[in-house]
Formats: sequence, structure tokens, C-alpha cells
Amino acid sequence: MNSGLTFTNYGDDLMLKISHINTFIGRKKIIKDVSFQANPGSIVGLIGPNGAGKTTIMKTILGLTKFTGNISVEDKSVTENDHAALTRVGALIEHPAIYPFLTGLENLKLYSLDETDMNHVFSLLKMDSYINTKSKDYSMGMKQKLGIAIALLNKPQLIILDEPMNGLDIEATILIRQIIKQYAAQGSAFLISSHVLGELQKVMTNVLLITEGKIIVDQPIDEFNRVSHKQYRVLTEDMPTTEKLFAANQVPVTKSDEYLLIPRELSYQVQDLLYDHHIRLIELSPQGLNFEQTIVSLLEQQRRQNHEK
Ligand SMILES: Nc1ncnc2c1ncn2[C@@H]1O[C@H](COP(=O)(O)OP(=O)(O)OP(=O)(O)O)[C@@H](O)[C@H]1O
Repeated sequence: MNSGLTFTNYGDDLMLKISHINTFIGRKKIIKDVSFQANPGSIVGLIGPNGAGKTTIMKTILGLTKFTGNISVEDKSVTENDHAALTRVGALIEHPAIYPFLTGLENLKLYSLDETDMNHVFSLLKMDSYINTKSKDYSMGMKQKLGIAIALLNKPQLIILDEPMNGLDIEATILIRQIIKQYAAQGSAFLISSHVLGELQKVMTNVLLITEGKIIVDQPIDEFNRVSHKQYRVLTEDMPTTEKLFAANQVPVTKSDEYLLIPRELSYQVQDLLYDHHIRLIELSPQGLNFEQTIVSLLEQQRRQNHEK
């Protein structure tokens, strides 16, 4: 199949570089000293709880918020007033910007600079059967696909997608995943946020975990999975008391079935604690966490640390 995509070879240049960004909404600092970068071909997954600042980071990169620090796309600076660096950036943030009384095709034409590329994009997204229908009659998933199509127009170097799988059925989700990989293989860099961790896990090359406006993990996915933040699982003869004891002694735990999971480095401390309180240990054994458990455990650890400060 002819993919129709031939992108420039950007070599090892950085596609996106964010340095010490602070973003303010009103007088409130929402993003706090955030730095990261994305190389050509990388798919950076932006993960974090509700209100962590994912959308705000994306808006900041697009020059839509007040910020301090430096943002550059291919070595060109983005500022609030100068968006010239964003000419080859595609984005879908929150709801797609769609004119309801225009057809899908007419909407695409508003943004497209190249008809061949535009036709390629909507057929790649399998939108042919409704591309000439007015978009007010689209389902949520169809609108979402149109939003993604707009973000993919004109062979962007950097593609920013906020919750791209929102409203998509399973086949569309698989399709979008394939398209993301295809564009990345051609050199585009992606920054993607999603609540569906499993979905991001299948495509991302790098993990960015954000909470309360701060990045707490920035790692290639292979490294993240290898380290996998090993934990020990604890089973005692009296789990309710054990749980209270751990809470009272600031031992961070994650629940997993009938076990409590604790950080590996606390295993000796936990044994002493249980012994001192005459709680008999039934099992203490290492366990690799899956991706979702690791994220939850890291967020819990961070909350505890913030609480202790
Ligand atoms: N226009 C606004 N006015 C005031 N506060 C805002 C505004 N937009 C965002 N915020 C605040 O900024 C913080 C980050 O919001 P943001 O939408 O970036 O989070 P998010 O990680 O994308 O969350 P979600 O996963 O729920 O979409 C939140 O505390 C939110 O209340």
C-alpha cells in the first residue's frame, strides 16, 4: 500500500523542547517548572489524574496561555504572541473545532494546504462514507475522527492530541493507534494524553507522569517497564490492623486483591514493625507491578510526600 506519506528526515534534531515552564491561569500557577522534550518519531504519553494539568500543558505549547520559561518547536521559539513555530504542528485539544453546518470535507478544506494529503487523511481514517454529510449530523465518534483528521492535515512535524480515543469504538481505536504509529514511523512526534492507560501503553515510546502541575516521571517506556518499580506484597494474619499500622507509620501501600503492596526498600522496616506489634507475617514476596498499578502507586507515593512537606 502506498501510504502517501513522505516526510522530511529531521535527523536527531529535537522536535519539541520545553524548559522550566510555569503556566498561570489568573493568578494561580497551574504548571510548575515543567521540562521535557520529544524527538522526531517519539510518542510521548502524558498521563495524570483529573486536573493534573495535561490539557494546560498542551495549550501552553500551542501559545494559548500565559507562561514563563521556554518552548521551542524545531529550535523556533513559541511565545504567547508569536505562533510562527507552530505552522507544522497539528492539534486536537478538548472538543474538535468543527463548523456544524459544513460537511466533514468542507471543514477539512478550511485547514488543508494540499488536496492530495487531505484525501489521503480522510480515507486513512475511513471517513469516506460520511465525509460529504454535514458534521452536525455526526455521532460523537465521527466528530472525534474529524478532529483527529484536522490534526493530521498537512503532514505535521508535531501532533498534539488531548484524549484522542474519546468516544471512539474499538475498531476506530485500533485504527487510530495504527495511524499514530505510521505517522511516528515517518518522523512525526506525538504528545498524547489519555485516561485509558492501556491504550497509551500500546503506542507510547515515552512516559510523562504529571500530578498537581509537576512532572514526576519522564522515562522511555522500555526503561519504565524494566525498572517497573518493584514492590513487595505483604500478607499477615490480621490485615485490617496491618493496614492501620502502615498508615500510622507512613508506609505507602497499594491494595492488590488480599495483599498490601509496599515499596521494596521498606521491606525490612515493615518486618520490624509487624514484629514489634505482634502481627504474624504469612507472606512477604517480591512482585512486579503492571503498568496501571505502577502509575497508581507512584501517584500515591507523591501524595504522601506532598502531605509530609
Ligand atoms: N479556565 C480555567 N480557569 C481556572 N482554572 C482552570 C482553568 N482551566 C484549568 N484550570 C485548572 O487547572 C488545573 C489543570 O487543569 P487541566 O484541564 O489542565 O487538567 P487535566 O490534567 O487536563 O485534567 P482532566 O484529566 O480532568 O482533563 C485544574 O486544577 C483546573 O481546575
